[in-house]
Amino acid sequence: MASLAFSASIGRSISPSNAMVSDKFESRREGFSLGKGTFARKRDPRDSMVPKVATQAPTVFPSLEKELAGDRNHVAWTSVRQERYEGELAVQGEIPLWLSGTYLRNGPGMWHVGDYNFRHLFDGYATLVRLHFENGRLIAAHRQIESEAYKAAKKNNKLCYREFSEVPKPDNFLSYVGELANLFSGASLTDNANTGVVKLGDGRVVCLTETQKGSIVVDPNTLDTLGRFEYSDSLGGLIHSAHPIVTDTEFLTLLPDLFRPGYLVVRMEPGSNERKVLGRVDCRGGPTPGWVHSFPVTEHYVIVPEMPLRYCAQNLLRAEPTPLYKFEWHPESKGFMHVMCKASGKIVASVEVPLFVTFHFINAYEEKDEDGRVTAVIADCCEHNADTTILEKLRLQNLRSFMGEDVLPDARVGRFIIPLDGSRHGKLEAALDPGEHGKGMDMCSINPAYLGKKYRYAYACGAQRPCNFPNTLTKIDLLEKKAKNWYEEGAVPSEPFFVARPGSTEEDDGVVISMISEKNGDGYALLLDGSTFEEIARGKFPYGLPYGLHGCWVPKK
Ligand SMILES: CC1=C[C@H](O/C=C(C)\C=C\C2=C(C)CCCC2(C)C)OC1=O
Ligand SMILES: CC(/C=C/C=O)=C\C=C\O
Ligand SMILES: [Fe+2]
Repeated sequence: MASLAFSASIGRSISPSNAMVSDKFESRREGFSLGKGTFARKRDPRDSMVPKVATQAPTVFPSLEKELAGDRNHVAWTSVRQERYEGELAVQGEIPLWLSGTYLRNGPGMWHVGDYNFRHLFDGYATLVRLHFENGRLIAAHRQIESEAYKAAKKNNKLCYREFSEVPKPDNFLSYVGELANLFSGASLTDNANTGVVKLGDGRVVCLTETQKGSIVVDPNTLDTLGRFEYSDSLGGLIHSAHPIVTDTEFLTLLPDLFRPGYLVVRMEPGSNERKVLGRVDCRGGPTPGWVHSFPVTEHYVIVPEMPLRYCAQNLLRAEPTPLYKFEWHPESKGFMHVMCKASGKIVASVEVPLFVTFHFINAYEEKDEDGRVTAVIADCCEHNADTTILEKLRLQNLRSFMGEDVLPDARVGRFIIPLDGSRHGKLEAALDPGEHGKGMDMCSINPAYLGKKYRYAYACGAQRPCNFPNTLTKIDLLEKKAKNWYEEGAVPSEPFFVARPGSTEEDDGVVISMISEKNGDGYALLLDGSTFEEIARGKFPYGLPYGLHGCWVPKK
């Protein structure tokens, strides 16, 4: 096979100065080199939507033949076709004039290096996408995040850091020994910030992943990588929750302690890089802490989940992935929910709950009696029926080989009821009939004004079966226990993100943004009305983008 090197036959990238947006469109026909031979773009109606953005050719990635092989490979699971793009999208429908600001979405978008194909969805190098809304117009852009891991892969044409499931191959035994030392110091762990993006209270925009070193500051306008976000405290540790709770006044996160199983709950003020400890939770099960991809808060409490899917030191050391990657399922260790008072750092409840598997908490709130005393904490999550196979279903091979079988494991809105009266047990039940959203459920958002408060609506990806991945957008009414679903045949929608209308008083008064990867390789940004859940506008990208994970909203100043 011809060498399909990462850096081979690429064009020059667009420099920020010439990546200016033009409101003029022109038809573009050019040759994209895909490594082996040249791919001359045939005339395509989509060309009319490719704006004149640059005088230089964009860096076009050579894609692996394997990745592109066959028509079956959905664009959602195909590496992004070029390093960067910027241009105005033609809009169908009407973008509300009040929608003024930038939606950023991060996610793994580049799944090969040299002729090596990554295995898992979460391994890909970060692709940051930008949708800028202004005066009813929509300017889109995407760009790779210049992490050390990504730059090293490009430079050396091989994997150089440990990703979610990938481990660089040591050249010899000595380098294997060195590798182990690097693993313990964190030097070999990736900084590929491919999971989410948050706007801190001070305006800095940070891309994140599970490793602390993978906290990278970006410019939300140019998508430039500005540098690593260095935590200036001496708390140490290598990992943190991929989903901190970020508001205008604080940044809260969990630091799992793998040596003395537990979690530090930490808080950072806007304008600071220093995290301060609010308190510590000791695990009640073992041998290690449970995976904390995310966690919820209420007005007065931080909720620390202790999931029986636990970090696994042996699996961290293994070169080949296990079915559960860096984790191990320990049903005998049980599941727990801990409630920490934000003001005092004291644990006010620690209850055993039924076994559970979740990536994403949706929200939590305090339940009060008629005297205003808090009697319980309610915490909702996208719960996979205590079934860990979802991790395996997110292998690229499984995602890419969909032939119409119904293989997506069932999931539900898992509602934890955590009593604060000293009881030893909490409950976990479905908040509504999971059939309402096709028994698929993940990638959620809420109106951020309801963070930690009693709320009614959650937006998420649901399922229209048969499917191998969540393929609908769903608006869940937790009061009426009903869902409204959006579906388009063959489409893979990304996390629906709610943006409230300024001045709104109703919880669902706003829009929901998602990006759709279509069956035919195309893609578009979609706006749904937050209340009716009907389409109000879409803006077509010049080409379909890979699936992305989480986003944030940067309002216009
Ligand atoms: C989900 C999700 C996966 C992705 O994770 C990325 C990495 C690099 C994770 C690495 C690790 C663990 C998942 C467990 C413990 C060790 C370590 C190797 C850091 O990011 C996501 O959000
Ligand atoms: C994409 C995903 C789960 C999908 C399950 O149905 C999880 C992403 C984690 O960040
Ligand atoms: Fe996530």
